[in-house]
Amino acid sequence: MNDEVQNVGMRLIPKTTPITDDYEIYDTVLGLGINGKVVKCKNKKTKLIHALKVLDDGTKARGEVEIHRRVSGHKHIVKIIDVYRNSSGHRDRLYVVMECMEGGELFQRIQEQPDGSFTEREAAEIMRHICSAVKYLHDRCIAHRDLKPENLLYSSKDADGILKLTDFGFAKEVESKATLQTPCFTPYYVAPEVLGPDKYGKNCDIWSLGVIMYILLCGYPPFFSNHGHALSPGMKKRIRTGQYDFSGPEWRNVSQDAKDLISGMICVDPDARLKIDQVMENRWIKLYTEVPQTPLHTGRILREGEDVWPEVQEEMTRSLATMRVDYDQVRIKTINNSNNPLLNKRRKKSAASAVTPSE
Ligand SMILES: Nc1ncnc2c1ncn2[C@@H]1O[C@H](COP(=O)(O)OP(=O)(O)OP(=O)(O)O)[C@@H](O)[C@H]1O
Repeated sequence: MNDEVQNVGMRLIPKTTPITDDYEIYDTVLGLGINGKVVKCKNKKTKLIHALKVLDDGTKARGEVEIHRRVSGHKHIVKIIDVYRNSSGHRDRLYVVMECMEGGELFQRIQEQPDGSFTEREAAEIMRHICSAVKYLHDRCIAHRDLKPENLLYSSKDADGILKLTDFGFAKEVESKATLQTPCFTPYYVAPEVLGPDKYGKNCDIWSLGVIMYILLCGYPPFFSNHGHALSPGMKKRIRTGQYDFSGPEWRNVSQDAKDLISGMICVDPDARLKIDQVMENRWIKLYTEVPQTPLHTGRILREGEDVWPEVQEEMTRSLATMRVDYDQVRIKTINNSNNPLLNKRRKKSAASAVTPSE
């Protein structure tokens, strides 16, 4: 257990003493996100440098931090070191102290490698690390739902820097076998959009893994143009209909195993998409040390497309947002249409009370 965070059972109890008693907070911005900035801070006792994410306290922020803390023991997930709740102005804020990921983003590192030095085998090793983090989450019925390049960071710039997953802002507890199969566990007394089993949250992560693997192998994304037309009108359709290919010259020497695995992950039908256990068992991932050491064009193509990379990132962010909404709607519809006797009884009851004039 992380003894620097006070916890009772699964619940997170943030420290309420001023964070500035223990940490010196710097202005150095490590990154910007929709929820604010991440800055550097230093533990006054240990003198170690950490990253600090500040969130407005509330149900959403608590959910994010609680899920992140629960899984932060995994080697490929960014570690939470301390959590404080302090007031700032009129607001209560959560101050999340994390290990500092000094090595920067995944694709930034690949882009900086000399031409020809990044191989298919290295790509397979990277995918194995990311997949192992995702398996850890899925095994605990957690879907990340925001798996994208800027949330994959290296612990240091050194060769032994470890790649880790962060940002649990959209992470969600999803279906467990118990909630799906045993009617008495299904919480019919709350709105389905609040607690209904989310069948597709995990599939969303697999789609992301496929997109990340595609970029790792060629340096551009499967559905977006890297020639300044990242927002082209046909793109959404291409994503929906799964129109992408491996036709460029950079794909010529990439193994068929790699292409088959991508196809299983970016598959349009979420029900037919591979599950994380199947991905982990796939030989390109499982036997990654035997993957051919074919030099890839990724670094060069990423450098050439540097100008449009922010658009590519925005587009992936938008695609994930659309997918989360689409999948949530499917889930609500499925529950509304379901023919469960318990649920029907409740429906009849609420319909009756809706037409009964108030006394
Ligand atoms: N532990 C860390 N160490 C170093 N930099 C970090 C760390 N955590 C986050 N960052 C940087 O800050 C950025 C924003 O962080 P994060 O993604 O957690 O915030 P967010 O507001 O939820 O962002 P998003 O807009 O991606 O949802 C990251 O993309 C990264 O560049």
